[in-house]
Order: sequence, then C-alpha cells, then structure tokens
Amino acid sequence: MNLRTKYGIPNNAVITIAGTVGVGKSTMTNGLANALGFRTSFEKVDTNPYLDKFYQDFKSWSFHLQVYFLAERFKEQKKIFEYGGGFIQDRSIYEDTGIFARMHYEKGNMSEIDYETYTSLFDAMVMTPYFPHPDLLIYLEGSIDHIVDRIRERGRPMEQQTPVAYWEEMHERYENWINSFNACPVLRLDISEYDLVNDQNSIEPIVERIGYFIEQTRMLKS
Ligand SMILES: Nc1ncnc2c1ncn2[C@@H]1O[C@H](COP(=O)(O)OP(=O)(O)O)[C@@H](O)[C@H]1O
Ligand SMILES: Nc1ncnc2c1ncn2[C@H]1C[C@H](O)[C@@H](COP(=O)(O)O)O1
Repeated sequence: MNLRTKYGIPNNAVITIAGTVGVGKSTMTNGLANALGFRTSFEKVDTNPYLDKFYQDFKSWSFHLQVYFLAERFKEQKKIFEYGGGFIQDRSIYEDTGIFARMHYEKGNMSEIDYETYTSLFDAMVMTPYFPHPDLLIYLEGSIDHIVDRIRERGRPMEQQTPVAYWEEMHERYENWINSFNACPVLRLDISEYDLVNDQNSIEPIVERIGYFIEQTRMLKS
C-alpha cells in the first residue's frame, strides 16, 4: 500500500508549501510528491527574467517582478485545476502579496500607484469565488539562524549578496502573516523536527500528520 492510500489522502488533493526563502519548500515539495505520487508545481527561479535585476535594484524592478510572479503562479494554478488536483505546489500565491509585494511597498521600493495596481490585479484574479484555494497549506518554520545557514549552503549568488537584515525582516513578516492567514487550513511543521535530505524515512510521519489533519478538517466541515 502506498503512503497516500495508507494515510487516506485524497488523490485530487492540492497541497501548497509556504515559508520564507531557504526554509526547505522545494525539498519538501519533491519529498511529498514522491511519497504521494503527486505532480509538482515549482516557481521559476533560473529562468525568471527579473529576479537577478530585482536583487541588484529593488526600486527599479519590484513591480515588474511581482507582476511576473503573479502571472506565472496564476498559470500554474490553472494547470492544477485542469489536471483535477493531485499536486504539491512550491510556494502559495498568497505569499506574493502578503509578504513580498507588501514588504517592498512598505520599504519604499514600490510606489503607491504601482502597489495599488498590483493589489487590484491580485484581488481580481485570486480573491474571487471562482479561484480554487488549496486543500491544505503546509507552513515550514524554523529559526532565522537555521534558515540563513540554508540560504548560504544553497549558494544562489543573488541571495548571498543580500544583507542578512533582509532575511530577518522577511522571517518576522512571515510569522505575523501566518498568524492571521485564513484562506485555507494550515499545518505548521518545525524544520528542526525532520531531515528530508539525510533521512528518507522522515517523510512518513509527515504524511501521517497530513492525513490526520485533512481528516480532522473534513470532519469539522461536515
Ligand atoms: N530537511 C532538510 N534538511 C536539511 N537540509 C535541508 C532540508 N530541506 C532543505 N534543505 C537544504 O536547505 C537549502 C534550501 O532548501 P530549498 O528546499 O531550496 O528551500 P526553499 O525552496 O524554501 O527556498 C537547500 O540547500 C536544501 O538542500
Ligand atoms: N513575489 C516575490 N517577490 C520577490 N521575490 C520573490 C517572490 N517570490 C519568490 N521570490 C524570490 C525569493 C527567492 O530569491 C526566489 C525563490 O524563492 P524560494 O523561497 O527560494 O523558493 O524568488
């Protein structure tokens, strides 16, 4: 029996993985997709035409990058819907607006007009009854030191040149954001409690928790 069947996870479930840069979303996306036999939806980093420019000059490129990410994630969302679910998604669309766009607007990197244009586009596309929300958002959390170590270990040049204060501010914003997030059910995982890189067996207890969580959420709904 595979892990999905063993722990009663529906084959059309859509699970999105959220959390700050470097916390381990892509690793978790791959681990869960393998364990459950689901498809993956990754954000584009290497082929993103704005990301390098953005890290070099936040003020000039914040708006362009946000519009690009929004369009890419919306296309992914459409693909997930067309397949009828059974996906693990690396980062939620909610983080674009709730973390990144807001942070760069509040830091003065995006003008008020650009921010309003972006948020009205986001609201029109996402905050409608027609937009399918995920069945579950898994929020990965860990200490800032652990996360900065992972960003260093991964070694993307544009992130190495970014001051640690940027990751610290993002970490704090994420904690505040998740505490008031309510667009779909949330399961929190502490990254110090598992190691998907060195211990392949650590995925099963996570799948078990997901199965239990989905069952509880369905019972509360009915
Ligand atoms: N569970 C884990 N245990 C140890 N190292 C991890 C774990 N998850 C991720 N990493 C490492 O941390 C770095 C960032 O992980 P990644 O999945 O790319 O994060 P994200 O997608 O959130 O930016 C990578 O070098 C990865 O190998
Ligand atoms: N919406 C975004 N705005 C700015 N930067 C973003 C956004 N979404 C992702 N990013 C950046 C952060 C990282 O440098 C890369 C990939 O994210 P990761 O958390 O490593 O998957 O893109």
